[in-house]
Amino acid sequence: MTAYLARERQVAIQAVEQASKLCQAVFNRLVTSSTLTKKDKSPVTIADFGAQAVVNAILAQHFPEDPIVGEEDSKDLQGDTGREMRTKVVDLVNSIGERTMGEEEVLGAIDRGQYAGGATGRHWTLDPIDGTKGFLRGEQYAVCLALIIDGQVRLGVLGCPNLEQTHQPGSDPNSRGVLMVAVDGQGAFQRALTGIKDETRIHASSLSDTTQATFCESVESGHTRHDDSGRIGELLGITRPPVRIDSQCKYAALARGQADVYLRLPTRADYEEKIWDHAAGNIIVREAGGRVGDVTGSPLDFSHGRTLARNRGVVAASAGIFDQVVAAVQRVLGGAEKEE
Ligand SMILES: Nc1ncnc2c1ncn2[C@@H]1O[C@H](COP(=O)(O)O)[C@@H](O)[C@H]1OP(=O)(O)O
Ligand SMILES: [Mg+2]
Ligand SMILES: [Mg+2]
Ligand SMILES: [Mg+2]
Repeated sequence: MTAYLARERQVAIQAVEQASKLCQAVFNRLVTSSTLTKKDKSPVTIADFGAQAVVNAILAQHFPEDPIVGEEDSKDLQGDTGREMRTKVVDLVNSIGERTMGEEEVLGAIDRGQYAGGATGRHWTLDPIDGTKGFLRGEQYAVCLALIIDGQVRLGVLGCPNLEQTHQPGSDPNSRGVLMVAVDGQGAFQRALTGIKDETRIHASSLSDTTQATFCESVESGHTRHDDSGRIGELLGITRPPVRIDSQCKYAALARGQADVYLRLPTRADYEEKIWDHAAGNIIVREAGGRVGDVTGSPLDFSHGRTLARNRGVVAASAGIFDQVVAAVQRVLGGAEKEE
């Protein structure tokens, strides 16, 4: 008997591996100290489009009926104004892929990601590069792919090209490149992104004392409220400094017990989190034994289209401290008063 979603798991891993390879190639070729000082974002934009084309083309080949909710679309690659970027993206995709794709095919693959999402049937969700700022700094970023069935995330894969490998006993701490994968009910695993791909099961920490906790949050103060997380940390008696990491690598850190809490506190009343920013990390943390919710502790609801329209912010933590963390978040954000 084949395991639930076995083929989907295998194809999703292949797609994320290929896209991660493309991103690393772009970083090595195009990101220089001069792109950084000039704040030139073009390398990450090219990699973003290229990675979405590669993943969507592989999904289309194996699961032609499945719609995709992808972050990017081909608008900026169209017409005369898009020509230069379009040529670079097509060349890039063809330098990595196993078969040659024409211009139309590359744009068509990117635009398979236009699906509106929703509560019924199955669809994939893709963030071709999550953590674009981390990518440009040479720090953490992730290629994130998940499968949602009837509104529930059932499969997630994270490709983390700059994440330290910790899966082999005695492995070189300088070796980077980790892939994490989880299928509903089957646990969460990590493996090397390239080379020997033996899988090792991962577990969130079993912490029950919040004073011993390490928390992680975004590097960007525009994406989360650093001042409020400091107050929440004080309430929980946390003394260790927060670990700031870009992208869904925060979920990866939690899933393998390197951090115990991930806080994403809304900076603006009108910001709706995108499903591709959380779906893969969500199932990986849950299958590793952790818990994920919004600032009220309610589970994230992936059935409302392209955004998490019914949720505000994200709180993820080891199961033993999740309720205490949510209570502290509520005290600091004022939710407790509103409920009285
Ligand atoms: N105001 C915001 N609040 C929360 N997340 C945001 C906000 N603006 C952008 N993002 C998203 O945060 C993600 C990066 O998160 P992190 O800071 O944890 O690395 C990106 O996917 C980015 O979306 P986008 O890709 O549209 O720029
Ligand atoms: Mg993102
Ligand atoms: Mg992105
Ligand atoms: Mg983006």
